[in-house]
Amino acid sequence: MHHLHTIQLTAYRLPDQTAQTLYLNYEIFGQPLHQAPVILVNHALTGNSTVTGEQGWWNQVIGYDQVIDLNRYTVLAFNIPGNGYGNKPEQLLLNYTAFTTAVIADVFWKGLDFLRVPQLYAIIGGSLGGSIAWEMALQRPEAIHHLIPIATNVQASDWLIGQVVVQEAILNHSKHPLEDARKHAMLLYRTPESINQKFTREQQSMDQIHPVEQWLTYHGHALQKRFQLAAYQLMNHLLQTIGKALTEEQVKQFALTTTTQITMITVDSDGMFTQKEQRETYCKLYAYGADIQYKEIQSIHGHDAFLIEYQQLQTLLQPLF
Ligand SMILES: CC(=O)SCCNC(=O)CCNC(=O)[C@H](O)C(C)(C)COP(=O)(O)OP(=O)(O)OC[C@H]1O[C@@H](n2cnc3c(N)ncnc32)[C@H](O)[C@@H]1OP(=O)(O)O
Ligand SMILES: N[C@@H](CCO)C(=O)O
Repeated sequence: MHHLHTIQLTAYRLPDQTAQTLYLNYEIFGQPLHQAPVILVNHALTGNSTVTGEQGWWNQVIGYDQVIDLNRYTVLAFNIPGNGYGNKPEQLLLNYTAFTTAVIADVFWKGLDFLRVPQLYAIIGGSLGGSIAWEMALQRPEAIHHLIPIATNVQASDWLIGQVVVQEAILNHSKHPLEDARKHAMLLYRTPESINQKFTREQQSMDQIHPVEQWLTYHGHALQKRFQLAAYQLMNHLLQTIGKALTEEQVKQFALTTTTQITMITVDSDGMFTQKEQRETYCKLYAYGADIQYKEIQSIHGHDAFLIEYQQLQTLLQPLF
């Protein structure tokens, strides 16, 4: 693990604005803070602040001489408080339903204020991280040069909220909550086409466990080994809070006033944040006058394509960095 720093701060939970102490863990990569433009990278549902290096989950995008070049930028990545990253039990949020993506966005801004970073060259994030990026832009429409939300949206759809409800039921009732929840969720992150082409008929036999079951079990075990139940419950819950209080008027005002250049990156086969809903967000913001572009990763793999289709991602990001 790269060096993990911690900021202690106060968050104001919605809707009653109750104050609560939170620990914001973060890592910094590349150029020292205040000596280069800062890029904030928001991790996805089960990600963390280790974006590059030996354990880095985005090594093909962030690194020395990569598209986000650490020779030129300071890359900062926060852990969503309560994601369990940092191994301090007191940092888990047991009252997780009191939190929303808007509260986490506010906490991230508080962290940036603490670090004296009033302006960001870019915020980039996939899935849940991308939705927190949207919330951050809505909260400070003039503080970000490039906003790059990937495979995400400004508001949770009913479809997504339904998935969250099923995940929660599994977490509350299964004997193997994390493992079973991950098995269910993996199907949402992929597509029938992606799963069906993964395994050959030759791999299957009557007396063996089906390869897709082995694969789901593999991913279930992997999550169970690296995640704590309370942490995953929070992450899952946050998905249904995306854009919870967002009104049409706020979207309009944001589009009219923001100085941010927005580049939405979508996946054509995304079944979690569908391309149709992302396209609607783009059309609305464009119509209201935002400086916004719509880009697309073409993939059979669905939502998780932002963790698979690196070449396409590099090509789409290159002009911005
Ligand atoms: C953006 C962020 O914040 S990161 C978010 C957190 N990180 C993640 O979600 C990553 C978890 N990993 C994954 O979901 C995937 O591995 C991805 C998206 C990185 C890559 O997807 P794919 O290329 O389709 O790989 P796939 O899902 O098949 O996983 C490969 C693994 O499955 C294993 N596997 C494949 N088939 C089987 C099978 N039949 N039985 C058992 N294991 C199998 C492989 O051995 C491989 O293991 P390894 O990763 O330990 O080398
Ligand atoms: N593979 C992603 C899916 C949610 O974006 C994760 O585990 O975070």
